Amino acid sequence: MFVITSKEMKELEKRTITDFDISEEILMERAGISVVQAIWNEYGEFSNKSFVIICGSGNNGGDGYVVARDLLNYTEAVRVISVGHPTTEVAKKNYERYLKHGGIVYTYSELGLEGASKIISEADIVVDALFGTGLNREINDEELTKLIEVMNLYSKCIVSVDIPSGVCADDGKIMGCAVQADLTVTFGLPKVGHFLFPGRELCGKLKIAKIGIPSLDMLTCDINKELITTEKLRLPNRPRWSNKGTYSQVIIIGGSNKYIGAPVLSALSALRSGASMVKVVSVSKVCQCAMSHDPALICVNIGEDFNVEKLEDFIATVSKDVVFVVGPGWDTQNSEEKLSIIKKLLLTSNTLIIDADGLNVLSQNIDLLREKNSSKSVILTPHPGEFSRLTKKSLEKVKQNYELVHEFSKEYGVITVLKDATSIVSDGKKIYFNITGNTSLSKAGSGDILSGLLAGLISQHLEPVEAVKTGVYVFGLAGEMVPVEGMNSAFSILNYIPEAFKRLRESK
Ligand SMILES: NC(=O)C1=CN([C@@H]2O[C@H](COP(=O)(O)OP(=O)(O)OC[C@H]3O[C@@H](n4cnc5c(N)ncnc54)[C@H](O)[C@@H]3O)[C@@H](O)[C@H]2O)[C@@H](O)CC1
Ligand SMILES: Nc1ncnc2c1ncn2[C@@H]1O[C@H](COP(=O)(O)OP(=O)(O)O)[C@@H](O)[C@H]1O
Ligand SMILES: [K+]
Repeated sequence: MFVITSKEMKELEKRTITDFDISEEILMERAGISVVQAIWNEYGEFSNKSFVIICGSGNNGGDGYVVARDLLNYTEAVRVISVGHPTTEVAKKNYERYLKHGGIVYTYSELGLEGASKIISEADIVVDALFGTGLNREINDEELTKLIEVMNLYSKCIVSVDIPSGVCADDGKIMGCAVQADLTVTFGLPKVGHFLFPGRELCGKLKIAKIGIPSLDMLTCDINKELITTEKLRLPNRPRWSNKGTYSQVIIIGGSNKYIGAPVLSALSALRSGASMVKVVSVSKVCQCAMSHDPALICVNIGEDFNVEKLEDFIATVSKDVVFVVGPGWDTQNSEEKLSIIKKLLLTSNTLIIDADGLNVLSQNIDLLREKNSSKSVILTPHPGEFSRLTKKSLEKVKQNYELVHEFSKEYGVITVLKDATSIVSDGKKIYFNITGNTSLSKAGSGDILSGLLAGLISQHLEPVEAVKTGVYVFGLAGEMVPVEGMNSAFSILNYIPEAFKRLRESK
């Protein structure tokens, strides 16, 4: 499903109006009606319910007046609190239509905070039509801030029109203060702010209503942002006649005397995801740990520490279709040697996933990425801390920064997965958002499982970007399958990976 910014929404609206002769009025009418329908579907019939609609002065408020007018068809218990007189023609028209239908409007300035609080606390459903995608500056007006606080404090249930007021549609951030909705009904396509935190949480349940905007193909509009959903995901093809040589090997290079388990988690995850042969290249202790967990793993024991010559000899022996993962549990000691190993790996034509300390080592000389073979696929899987080191920008600047993920991937010719509660993937052309998963994944070691999972998929010949999309989605599903959220070790996620694949296959 495509995901858009407020600017892109404006463009789609403009083209719908000019090229398809669907007026702004029709769009607003359908938007308002779709909110009423969504409320009905979610909360049941209206005859025993009371409503208050909080309308701002823009078109979000305009939608609110349509909602109010339509609700009058079902119940008399409808009130509007207007926060500023409508400023756009189409909002004014709907304000007047609502009045003509006998609608009641209180103005916030006359009611004051106390009056507004009373009306809000008495209503069964509060419809938030204060600000939508047109919010373009921080809400710093004291009266408005107080109103939003009162809505959050006293409402029994809040339905936000388009987006919770105060949430920025382009990055999900709170612009001063914001409404916490139970249900959000957005129009046409979801906005980025619906999927990035805190916006994602403030939406409550999200519904996407069709309001008559033609398809992107018809509008000849190119949108480069997508939500990862099951329909378009690819799964590996495992022909009945295949044998272990049909698939590529996965080789995990990582681990240290300090972090023994991480590369083992990666390796086990690759097997659970369908890899047919997984090797662990590491120090003695890691090899012992790997063997004790699964004797089917193949270990290449490099002794007490990593050394570029030894690795170089090993790399020279592997076939071109091997998938490398470098970094889990590697530690950053002896980093010059490790940087040289990364350089050697970048010069091969093999697909390479760089994770964890591999990324921390790489951040000492990110320009190494420019030396890679141009046709080679390199996947980086940083969490925000690692991405901050890679980009030399503050954590605050990189977190959920989908534009930066896009630019970075384009600049270095890599696929980047910025892992977080909403993960962001880019291959430098498109941007994908993944929203599966929960805090069962917020565990030391869970990133190692993801890198192994991605390698497992690539070893079964999925295109790297397809493998990454499927991988992050399935990994999230596996986290959601933990019986009690958060009461688990990352190790236990491994057990849910096959089941998560099964669920994805069945849902397609
Ligand atoms: N774009 C479209 O295709 C459609 C848009 N519709 C509605 O139109 C909305 C967008 O309408 P608008 O662009 O009029 O914008 P909004 O109604 O979201 O808000 C803009 C108004 O709020 C003011 N404002 C912005 N930030 C403020 C702040 N921090 N403090 C105080 N005032 C502030 C602006 O000056 C303006 O008057 C959408 O969210 C949606 O609800 C729908 O009618 C359906 C179609
Ligand atoms: N609240 C959450 N919701 C969804 N996914 C999460 C959440 N917390 C963590 N994750 C996922 O778990 C993984 C954690 O990876 P990472 O931080 O690298 O762990 P580690 O370094 O300990 O192995 C990432 O894929 C991230 O997207
Ligand atoms: K709103």
